[in-house]
Amino acid sequence: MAEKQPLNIVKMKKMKAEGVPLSMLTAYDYPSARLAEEAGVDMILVGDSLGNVVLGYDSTLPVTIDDMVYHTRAAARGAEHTFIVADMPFMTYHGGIDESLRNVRRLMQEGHAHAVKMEGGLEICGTVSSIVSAGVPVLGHIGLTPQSVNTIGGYRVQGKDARDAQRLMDEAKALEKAGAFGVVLELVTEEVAEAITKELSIPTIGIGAGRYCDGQVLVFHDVLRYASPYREKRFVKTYADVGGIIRDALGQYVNEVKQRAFPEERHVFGADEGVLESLYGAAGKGARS
Ligand SMILES: Nc1nc(=O)c2c([nH]1)NC[C@@H]1CN(c3ccc(C(=O)N[C@@H](CCC(=O)O)C(=O)O)cc3)CN21
Ligand SMILES: CC(C)C(=O)C(=O)O
Ligand SMILES: [Mg+2]
Repeated sequence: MAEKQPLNIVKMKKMKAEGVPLSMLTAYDYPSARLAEEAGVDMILVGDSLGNVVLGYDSTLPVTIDDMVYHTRAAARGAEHTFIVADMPFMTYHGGIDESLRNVRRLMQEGHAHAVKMEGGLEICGTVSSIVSAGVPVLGHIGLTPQSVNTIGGYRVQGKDARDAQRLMDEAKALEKAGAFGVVLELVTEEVAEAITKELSIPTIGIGAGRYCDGQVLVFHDVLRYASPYREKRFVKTYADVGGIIRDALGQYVNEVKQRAFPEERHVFGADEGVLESLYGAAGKGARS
């Protein structure tokens, strides 16, 4: 029997044309990717947000290409039938085409990704075309681009005024022209995200970009309230308090160990009869009774 094939970029474009929404979720390792696949997500993003939610940094800037390769490969093992996009981390696609392609190759060949994502507008379009020419699908990412937090001056909503709206529209069109198969719109006003979505023939995938994008993406740990520092943000919806469930369960374990309530008889392994006698000999008989 034929195994279920991952989604591909041709089908995604068709889904946009037919008005079928695309669901994307981040995942960073075997269990999260496996659960995302079992839940039926269309695409998994191994985001550099792993810097925040998995590695405990306060931004995505410290994340390295080695971190991304390691986590992408783990996620790929958990979701063999799902289209996997890996984020290109900070400063790994700005040192020329050769260096960019070297890093893309690692995410594809060592990480087993199906595509890569890159933050930026007009300035990365040359790099995007080179990567697409090498046979690698590229997902664009504009709006709030967290790798540029220090030049943006904070995590701020983009596309409020006419000038900014035009800039975002120009960037989106340029990325489509450069060969991107889709564009993530992060923290973009709903009106501007809708206009971009209508203008492009490739899908837009929104995060904090309103109701009219072709797809939506959220961070795994935010959706599950799983020790995430972003869980209270306006654009996030929390579907379960998994963090609370884990904390309670771990607390019960600690208590039961302290109370000697765990392990119980059903958790232990017994030896053959007479083992104690042979261990302690006649002199030791009853030593442990
Ligand atoms: N856990 C997590 N979830 C994410 O969605 C996420 C990450 N990490 N790390 C990388 C980027 C950074 N992101 C961010 C970071 C901060 C805001 C934020 O402070 N938003 C404000 C709006 C600010 C404004 O009004 O201009 C908010 O209250 O939602 C939003 C997205 C989204 N990404
Ligand atoms: C927030 C999404 C789009 C992302 O880039 C990430 O998770 O790193
Ligand atoms: Mg990212």
